[in-house]
Amino acid sequence: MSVHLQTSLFDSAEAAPLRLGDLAALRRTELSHDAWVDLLPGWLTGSDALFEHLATHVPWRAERRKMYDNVVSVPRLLAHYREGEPLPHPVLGAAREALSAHYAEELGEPFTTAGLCFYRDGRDGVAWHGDRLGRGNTHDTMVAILSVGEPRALVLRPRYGDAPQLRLPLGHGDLVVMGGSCQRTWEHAIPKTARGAGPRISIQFRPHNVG
Ligand SMILES: O=C(O)CCC(=O)C(=O)O
Ligand SMILES: [Fe+2]
Repeated sequence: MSVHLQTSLFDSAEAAPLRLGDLAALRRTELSHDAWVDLLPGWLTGSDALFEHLATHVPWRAERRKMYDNVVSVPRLLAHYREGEPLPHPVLGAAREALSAHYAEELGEPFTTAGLCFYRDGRDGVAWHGDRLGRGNTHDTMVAILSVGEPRALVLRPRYGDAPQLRLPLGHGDLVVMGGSCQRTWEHAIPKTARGAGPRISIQFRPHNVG
């Protein structure tokens, strides 16, 4: 598959090299129920080149799921890399290592798996959910998401109480980390949008048995 960004690396004579910034610049927003999000816009410099690489080289799967009596297409493309499986670009290995080192004390374990989602346009998205398939259902944990390509809004809302929603436009190398009780006390979504949206790929790093 070949998808081109509006600001493609081919527009500039010299593409910016891929470079990860310093995680010391992360800023935390505390949410209700001991949930939080850490944000670092532009963590990965030169991220458009990574978008192009992943769009082209990842073996994307189009999934279908049973919904009541129908089988419907999941509105995004997916790929998953288990613990120990080589990632589709070396900078993703470096990103995972940097995250594991930065959060070692607070998380108490490394990030091990990587899930990738490809939102081709505004018709793709993900509905409200928490990552509660594994320990996220019962324990505090973290999910770190690197976004490349055009920005899409990640929205968060509380499951309990009336704390205001959060809306984070993420793309072009931005990093967000959801932590504390976020997966069981808050929900997140990438809403579909009728306004034109360019392609975005998210890379989600999770610890062992968090899904
Ligand atoms: O694409 C994103 O940033 C969010 C993806 C997500 O929530 C998930 O795959 O669980
Ligand atoms: Fe999620």
